[in-house]
Amino acid sequence: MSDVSRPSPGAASVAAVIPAAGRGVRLGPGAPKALRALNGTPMLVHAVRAMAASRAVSLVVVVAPPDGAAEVRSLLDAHVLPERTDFVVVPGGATRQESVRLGLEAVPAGHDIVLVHDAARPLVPVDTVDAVIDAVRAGAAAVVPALPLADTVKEVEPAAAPGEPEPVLATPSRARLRAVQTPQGFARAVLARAHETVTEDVTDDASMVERLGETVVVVPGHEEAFKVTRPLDLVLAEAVLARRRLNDGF
Ligand SMILES: Nc1ccn([C@@H]2O[C@H](COP(=O)(O)OP(=O)(O)OP(=O)(O)O)[C@@H](O)[C@H]2O)c(=O)n1
Ligand SMILES: C[C@](O)(CO)[C@H](O)COP(=O)(O)O
Repeated sequence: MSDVSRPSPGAASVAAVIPAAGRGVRLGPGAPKALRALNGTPMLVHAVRAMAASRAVSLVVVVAPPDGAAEVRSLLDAHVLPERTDFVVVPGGATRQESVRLGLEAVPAGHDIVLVHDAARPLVPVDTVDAVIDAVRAGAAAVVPALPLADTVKEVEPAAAPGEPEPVLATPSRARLRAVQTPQGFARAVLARAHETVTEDVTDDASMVERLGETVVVVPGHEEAFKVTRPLDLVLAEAVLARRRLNDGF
């Protein structure tokens, strides 16, 4: 379905919404995931810098844990961030979807392209961010970065009780599957309509747009845009940062 009222995104100003209100249960006990350190710097600050590294991004809206907006504001004020970018902090909600909606509501008029980027993907390279923006500017309503899968995937009947074996139902062709990352980029009007319309709980914003009947397109993702979910991901993230420091010569 096309939206005739959608503004031409060619030169549109870009805002990035960063949902950062999750607890990080799968990472284990500790501070909210986005506030945990990677090489001494909070994961959220890495993610904010990753969005602000794109010269197209003029506003970053950080969606903080519901009771943590003041702490997150202080955290941003205590770190060096690009002066050409504005930073806004709002409290988040109980689900990622609700947090994104609250962040989107804080984006002022005039930003006709919106990126949604997990704080939990702190190391996405700027070239990936710019590739997503370029595809929206070229006219796509919704753009996701994604990678082919390394593993074969099985559809199963979920175990009736923990530890029970799970019968395999099917093996979808891997050639047609992609593992989706963020930032996901949207014509703002389309994303806003998706969040007003879709009430089912889904795991990413692009699937809400799919439910509107809009086309979502994929651009190449990047290995370093992986999501910090479990403890081993912290080890990988710190190794990536160490390699970057070596490559940068300091
Ligand atoms: N109520 C929530 C839940 C999640 N998120 C954000 O959504 C992103 C992706 O979610 P995920 O990696 O699942 O983070 P958590 O919900 O924190 O992880 P877990 O499920 O292990 O608790 C994260 O940046 C997280 O902070 C959010 O803003 N608000
Ligand atoms: C948005 C996302 O990162 C795309 O892969 C993912 O769906 C988030 O999932 P989570 O369970 O909230 O970590």
